Formats: sequence, C-alpha cells, structure tokens
Amino acid sequence: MPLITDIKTFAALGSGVIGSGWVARALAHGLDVVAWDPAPGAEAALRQRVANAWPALQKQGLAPGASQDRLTFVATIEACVRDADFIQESAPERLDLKLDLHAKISAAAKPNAIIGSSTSGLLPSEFYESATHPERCLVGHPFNPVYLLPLVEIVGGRKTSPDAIEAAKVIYTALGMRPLHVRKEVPGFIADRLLEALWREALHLVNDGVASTGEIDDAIRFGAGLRWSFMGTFLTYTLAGGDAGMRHFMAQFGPALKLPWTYLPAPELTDKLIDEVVVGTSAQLGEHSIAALERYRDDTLLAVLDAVKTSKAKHGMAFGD
Ligand SMILES: NC(=O)C1=CN([C@@H]2O[C@H](COP(=O)(O)OP(=O)(O)OC[C@H]3O[C@@H](n4cnc5c(N)ncnc54)[C@H](O)[C@@H]3O)[C@@H](O)[C@H]2O)C=CC1
Ligand SMILES: C[N+](C)(C)CC(=O)CC(=O)[O-]
Repeated sequence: MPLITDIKTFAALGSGVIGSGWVARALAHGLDVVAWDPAPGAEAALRQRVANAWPALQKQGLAPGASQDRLTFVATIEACVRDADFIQESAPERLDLKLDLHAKISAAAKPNAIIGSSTSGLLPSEFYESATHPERCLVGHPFNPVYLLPLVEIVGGRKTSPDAIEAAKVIYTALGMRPLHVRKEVPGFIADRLLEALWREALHLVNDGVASTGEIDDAIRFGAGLRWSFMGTFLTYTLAGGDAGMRHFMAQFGPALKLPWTYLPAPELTDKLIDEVVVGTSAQLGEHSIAALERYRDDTLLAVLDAVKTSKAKHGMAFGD
C-alpha cells in the first residue's frame, strides 16, 4: 500500500507551543485539522494561539479555502488519528510518554499514514520501539514559530523506510517547509546540537557574571544573528578568510579553537543561576505580553524572509538555495 503524500487531513497530538504552530501552518495551507491534547482548557488555548498567529499567516498568504474553522478538537487519540492522512505528535519531551503515545497513535492510524514527531532530540529508534508499522514513523523537528520558520529536520530510526523519508519530504514541502534529512540518527540532530552549544555558553556567561541576559542577546541580534538569517557559519567564515577563503581562515583562527574560549559542559543549574536568567529576561520583556512579542517577532520574521527572498532573486537564487 503506497504511503499517503497528498494530504487533506492533518492530525496534531499535543497542542502547546509547537503543536499549535503546526495546527496554524496546516490550517493556513487549506487542510482540515484534527487536534487532541489531554490538558484541561487545551482547546481554548489552542484556538487562542492559532488566532494570534493568523495575522502573520494572512500577510504571508493563505491557501484557497484556508480557515480557522476547519480545526476540530477531539477527546481521544483514536478520534484524532483515525481518518488522518498525516500525523504530527508534539507532546512533552519525555521518552516514556512518547513511547506509550506512539504505540497508541500508530495502532489507531491508517497503516500508510506518515507519523512525524516534533521531538527536539530524542531518538526515533527508541520512542517508536512499540509502534505498529514503524517503517512509516520518523522525526519532523520544526522550529518555533512553526507556522513561519521553514526548516524541518527529518530523522529516521532503525526501522524507518527510505520511502517514508521521501514521503515526508513531499508532505513537509507541500506545507511550505524546507526539509533537511539528518542522515545519521544522533541525539539533538543537527540544529539543536548547534543551538545547545550556544545556549550552554550563554548560561556560563551569566553564571560567571560576565554579561546580563540582555547583553548576551544584544551580542547575538546585532551581529551574527543578522548574518545567520541568510548565510550559515561555514560560508560566513569562508568570506572572513578574504580572497584566500577557508584555508586562510583555518590557518589564522584555527589555533584559537584550542584556547579556553568555551566551556562546553553545561553549568550547574543552581537556583541562583535560574533566578538570574528569569529576572534578566523579565526585564527584557518589560511591559510587553508574550502574545504581543510573538506578533512583533512574526512581523519581523516576515520582513526578514521577504528581504532574503528578494535579495536571493536579484542574485539569481531560489529561496531554498
Ligand atoms: N518549544 C520549542 O521551542 C520546541 C519544542 N519542540 C518539541 O515539541 C514537543 C512539544 O514541545 P512544546 O510544544 O514546546 O511543549 P508544551 O509544553 O508547550 O506543549 C506540550 C503539550 O502536550 C500536552 N500533553 C501533555 N501530556 C500529553 C500526552 N500524553 N500526549 C499528548 N500531549 C500531551 C500538554 O498538555 C501540552 O499542551 C517536544 O517534543 C519538544 O521537544 C520542537 C521544536 C521547538
Ligand atoms: C529549546 N529547543 C531545544 C526546544 C529548541 C528547538 O528544538 C528548536 C527551536 O525552535 O529553537
């Protein structure tokens, strides 16, 4: 039986920050969405989050027929996945929970529906261990906000078939995303391995009293953060080597890698460090609500995406290049 790639109904299990982002993306692409989340009040919270995302999605352009009314919230896992053409799980990041959940999801789903998990770094071979038809099960790791950021890392487990990886690429592309197949199943995949290294160093800088949370964020957003929206570290550093490129860059800056610039192991998460990070980021939030900052972030991301697209077109490149 061929895997389903032309999807009409999207099932979302877990409707927190990431699940609601998937729901918003799928609705904006004109799909019917069925959602399930066991928390009391989850449906209202989901509809609220989708409504907050909708203005940005309208600016980006909705698919014909796209509507928030095409979201149905159901009471059981089985009702959520039974008729779904594609399933995305965004439940809490706990191996035991995902293992149990995927045994239930996969048993109730159509046998040829792809099942994706949003996990940030757990291994699919482990949490799909008890799945029915595990060959169609994989990771589709998105980035927050899921409804705007294109990247989705696709990671297969030991039992995932190559056909399922290809089917997932087709599905996520149809949802307006940029799939990146992580060919080796490693914890943290590619992107979170990089982000975690930065995050650990940032926490050390706070812990050691070198900088406040706001100063560290300034160091990112006025410098490398601007470059990262259109050029990765390898190409950026090639340009930093001047006409001699990467070879000169390595000769000049390679030795610094042996200097003790970075700590790598995570700092102890003491109450003092947690308080400092919470107080620092509360000051950064100021009077703004999370929802207001999400709208600001969405508008800014749309402008950045637009600018990158326009500039690439001027230089003969497609957005995905
Ligand atoms: N927050 C982030 O920046 C990102 C998170 N992820 C991944 O997405 C997944 C979800 O994370 P968030 O949305 O941030 O968490 P969240 O805490 O915002 O949402 C989790 C939701 O799952 C629900 N839930 C609780 N028990 C459940 C169960 N047994 N089955 C299904 N749902 C259940 C909760 O009620 C809650 O609504 C995790 O695997 C996480 O690693 C991926 C990319 C980014
Ligand atoms: C913090 N995080 C590990 C959950 C982050 C991600 O997984 C991706 C993101 O959106 O930064």
